[in-house]
Amino acid sequence: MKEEFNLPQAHLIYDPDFLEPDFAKNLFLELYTQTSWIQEPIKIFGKEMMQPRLTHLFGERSYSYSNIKMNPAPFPKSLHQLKNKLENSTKSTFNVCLANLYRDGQDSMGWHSDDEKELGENPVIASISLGAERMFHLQHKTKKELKQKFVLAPGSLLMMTGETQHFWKHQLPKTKKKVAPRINLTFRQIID
Ligand SMILES: O=C(O)CCC(=O)C(=O)O
Ligand SMILES: [Fe+2]
Repeated sequence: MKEEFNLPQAHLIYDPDFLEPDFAKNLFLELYTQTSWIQEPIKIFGKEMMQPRLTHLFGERSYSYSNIKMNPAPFPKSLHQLKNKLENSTKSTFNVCLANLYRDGQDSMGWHSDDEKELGENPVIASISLGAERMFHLQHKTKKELKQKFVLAPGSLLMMTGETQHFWKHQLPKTKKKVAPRINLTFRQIID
């Protein structure tokens, strides 16, 4: 069942059953084993550290965020298929897919908004989850008491659209639980 979260100044749609379970499992295995995952350095409060996850960029454009410029590899057949399915069901177009691999509960992504200039004014972010379940947190940037937490299940699609990135930030927190690897795919449209 699709769920719409009723949050002010956000537009979020969560579909837990977007992908067939077998397709999701196979795609996880393919990407897990056949992607040249890399760990990028990031600067946090002026200190150079490694990102607590592995990443890879697929698509037609390079993409820059947090002082990292990622150069893409072409979409493999499976991701091309998934991109077509997403474009048909969301009526949007996407030219890159940022893949994140969270190896265990210590891998994470800190609070941020996907608000890079090259994503345009109100980006459509289509986020697919594969592998282990993880929690996802959202918080309003100024009304900090406004928060939302939910599980991202394997095979699910989370759409973040409209003005969401202006007013909200999100994170994929670490967990002390013993969790298997998770892959997240965020499809985005880079505008020249
Ligand atoms: O792993 C996730 O679900 C979140 C990824 C994310 O926020 C991003 O890539 O910008
Ligand atoms: Fe994000």
